[in-house]
Amino acid sequence: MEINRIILRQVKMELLHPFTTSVGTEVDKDFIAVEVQSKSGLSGWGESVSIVEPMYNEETVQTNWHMMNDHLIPRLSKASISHPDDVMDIFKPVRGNFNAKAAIEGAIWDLYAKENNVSLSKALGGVKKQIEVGVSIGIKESERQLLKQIEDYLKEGYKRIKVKIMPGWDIDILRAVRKEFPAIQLMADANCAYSLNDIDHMKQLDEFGLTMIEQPLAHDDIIDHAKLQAELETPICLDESIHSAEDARKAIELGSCKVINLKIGRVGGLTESKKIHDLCVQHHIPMWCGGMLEAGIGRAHNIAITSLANFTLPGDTAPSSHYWKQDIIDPAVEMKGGLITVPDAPGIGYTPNIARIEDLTIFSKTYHI
Ligand SMILES: O=C(O)CCC(=O)c1ccccc1C(=O)O
Ligand SMILES: [Mg+2]
Repeated sequence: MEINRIILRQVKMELLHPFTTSVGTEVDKDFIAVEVQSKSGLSGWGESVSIVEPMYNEETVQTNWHMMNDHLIPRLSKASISHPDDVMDIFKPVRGNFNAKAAIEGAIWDLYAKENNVSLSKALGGVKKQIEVGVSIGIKESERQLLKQIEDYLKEGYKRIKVKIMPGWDIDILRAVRKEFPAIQLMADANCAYSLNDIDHMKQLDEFGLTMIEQPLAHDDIIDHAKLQAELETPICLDESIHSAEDARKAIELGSCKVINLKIGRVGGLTESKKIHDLCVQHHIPMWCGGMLEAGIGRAHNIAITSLANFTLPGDTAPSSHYWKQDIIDPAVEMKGGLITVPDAPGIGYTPNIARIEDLTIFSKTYHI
């Protein structure tokens, strides 16, 4: 692969609806769209997923810029890449900053797939032609508002409902949801809001037949999750705690989780995502693709990785219209009957809308490497 140009564009988009979790409220997305070009004249695209405040992990769009500009692109310009798997080795000396790494690595995977005239899904070893879609619902102002939202989403066809919980918005809310919707595929995401001191409180979760409780404890823990899982019937799913295949191996070995939420940005890219997928196959751990309120480029990457066989649970991969008045790709991601069709066009399978992206770009920089 002969990459000769990289364009970073900082893009700001307003979410259709603010999204509240136990760590804060997202009103808009501020991210870096990465375009890598090669001498073939083709472009590959990636998207950084850091949220505005460093409350999910340590990254923000500012740290993304700094890492890409001062540490990652300089390394790329000195390296030769024959396959996208080479990128994580080139970035390895740089600690952490997985969102920044994944955005560049994802663009290179997209370019690689396009240069080989295959879909990104196929390049990754994907097997599914359609993926099941779940939806993540933020913390609402009232129980009534949440129940109405769930009713509307079920009518739209979503296969799974995920509700955000935190102390004070948890047991009573889940009890009300389960009373109203006794048979739906229901899960909860705590975003690290609890500790082992809450173990008796959390045991009540077993009353609701949840498919999983996502990340109940600290973002950097697997030990206490193993202790909690030993006390809960409800499967624990890890999100924030899993940054690599090594983290996944340790968590599985300790019994810290029975499900893994895979986020390409959290683990540094698609190559590591595939490693985690293959490890989970080996240990019979089901997976699903989490979301970070991505715009269309990031969403396209999520759809591609979700086409791999072990993504057996619906992910947070709602269509473009769930998040944006107008997305930055053509066509927008659409859902029919709770399913999204995996594109078979080369690369991510959606065309970045350059005019729309430029309209939303607040700063850009081009690198000739
Ligand atoms: O993209 C989506 O629809 C879900 C997004 C989501 O739940 C989320 C958004 C911001 C930070 C953390 C999380 C999470 O899954 O934990
Ligand atoms: Mg989560």
